[in-house]
Amino acid sequence: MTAEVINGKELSQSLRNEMTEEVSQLKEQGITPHLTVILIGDDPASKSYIRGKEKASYETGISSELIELPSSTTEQELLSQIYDLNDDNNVHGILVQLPLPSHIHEQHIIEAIDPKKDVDGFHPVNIGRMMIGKDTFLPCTPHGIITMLKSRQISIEGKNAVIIGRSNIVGKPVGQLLLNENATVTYCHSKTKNLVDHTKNADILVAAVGRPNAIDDEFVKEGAAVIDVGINRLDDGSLTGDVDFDSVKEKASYITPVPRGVGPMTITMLLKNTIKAARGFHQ
Ligand SMILES: Nc1nc(=O)c2c([nH]1)NC[C@@H]1CN(c3ccc(C(=O)N[C@@H](CCC(=O)O)C(=O)O)cc3)C=[N+]21
Repeated sequence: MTAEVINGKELSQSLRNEMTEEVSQLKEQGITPHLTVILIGDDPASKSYIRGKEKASYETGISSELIELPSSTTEQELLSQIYDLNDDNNVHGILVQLPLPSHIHEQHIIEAIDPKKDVDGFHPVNIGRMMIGKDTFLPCTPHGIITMLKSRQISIEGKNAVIIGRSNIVGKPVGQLLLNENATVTYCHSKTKNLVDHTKNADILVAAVGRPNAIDDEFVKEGAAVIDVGINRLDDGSLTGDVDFDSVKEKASYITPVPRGVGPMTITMLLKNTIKAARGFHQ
């Protein structure tokens, strides 16, 4: 079998076209969705991601603003910046680029953002709402993954979904969203014994391992849908995923590439959340 490639860049383009229409309707009502991004320090990978997000916002008609702070910024200074943005009625979405310097507690920052403006969907209130299946800001990468599966009518109900990785921003929430769609979910991680015994059962396999090409066809069930969440920058500057694409492509029924897979979908879901915030759904 040769897998069908789900191109996240193309899917993003068509979703962004629809969102551009939605944004122009909001503007007619006098609302311009506005996203504020805070970047601490000058990590090149973060800057590249932020450029992608700014370009996508611009193309969709969303206004975005970047606040760049030095890596010496204290937690208190960052918190006051967030409180100001929480109080600013023109700001609909706030995103603090992660990871943060080690002297700032990530969780303090995430919890300081008004849940109504938490377009990353990382605030415990929004994570709780997601867990009980209430309408809320869904975390962008997991939401992008579900959207990719649905774009090909890949059925989730009753399927075995296996997640490799248990981070708060990808592994845990993508498992929760798959559970909300009635999948049978297994979480694997660094302490999992006999990883392959689990992954071989997966109808839907989500790889968020953090190691280039770690998952080859030996881990994959014939006909599975394989989602690659890895973003690994190699020494030659190229970008590669956690899945050995050429090997897995011959066995899976669907596969997402890197680049042009989950990454662009993450940005698209961020735009979607910003529009949702501007609509003020979160009364
Ligand atoms: N608060 C916060 N929210 C995030 O959502 C967040 C974050 N912090 N910190 C960093 C990670 C990483 N991330 C990416 C999003 C898009 C691409 C993306 O579009 N990648 C392109 C390639 C871009 C390139 O070539 O550099 C692709 O895969 O095709 C990559 C990485 C969001 N993150």
